[in-house]
Amino acid sequence: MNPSAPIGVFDSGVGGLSVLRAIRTELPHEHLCYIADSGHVPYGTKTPEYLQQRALELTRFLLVQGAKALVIACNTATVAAVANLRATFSVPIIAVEPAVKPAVALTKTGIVGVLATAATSASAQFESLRKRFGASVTILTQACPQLVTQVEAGDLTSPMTRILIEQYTAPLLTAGADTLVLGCTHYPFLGPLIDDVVGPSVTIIDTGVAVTRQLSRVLAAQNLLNVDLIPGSEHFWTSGKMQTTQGVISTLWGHAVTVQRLPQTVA
Ligand SMILES: N[C@@H](CCC(=O)O)C(=O)O
Repeated sequence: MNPSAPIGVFDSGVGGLSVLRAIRTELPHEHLCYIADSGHVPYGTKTPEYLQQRALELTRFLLVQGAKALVIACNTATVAAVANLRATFSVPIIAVEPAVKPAVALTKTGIVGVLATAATSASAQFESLRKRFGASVTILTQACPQLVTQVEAGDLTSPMTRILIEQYTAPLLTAGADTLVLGCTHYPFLGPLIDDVVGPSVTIIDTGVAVTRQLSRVLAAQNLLNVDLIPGSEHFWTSGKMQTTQGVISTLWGHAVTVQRLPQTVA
């Protein structure tokens, strides 16, 4: 595999851009291909079979683009599909999972709140994280489906978004959680607002940087880091509404970008 080939990244929508921006910061020379599967969002309410099928189709498309590695920038797709993808494809596959371990190490009240989709919280993988790292603390989960909708609409700061965050975090804070894990890649875009709502005594943990370090390690171990010194490029595709998604991706990415439609066979 050619080290100057791109890295393929996908999510149910624009949320995985929170991972993509961490990759861009850590690996400035890598070329990146990103799919926002916004035509199929939310993943959080879909069956594992549906998500496995989607993940196969999106991965095949990214491999056709020449991807040398794949990042599943979605916790929900990870729990449903990572094992199947690893069994099917030979490229390195890096995936996100809620950062339960660092949260357990940080909590002082012994109560950790995990914001994640219902599918992620109900998964066997999450149960296994809970068993491995959470034996000495209480781990509470909270699904926040409407926050995914707000981020997909590019609404990161409105009073409505704030009210939703207040409603979703209130039960966790009342129970004494002092550490909140952002277990869905859409939520880091709401990090500043979540921070403002929960206040300075609550620590918020994101996984974007940890995933990027893992990606970096895996690429280095396989001699796949791009050694070209020119800045890496980004290419974006979506299965969602073109104009809306292009606008939201540009806002979240920080400057205007071109987004292409996924071919009909994949969309
Ligand atoms: N990006 C989300 C998926 C949100 C959704 O589509 O429900 C995750 O990391 O789980």
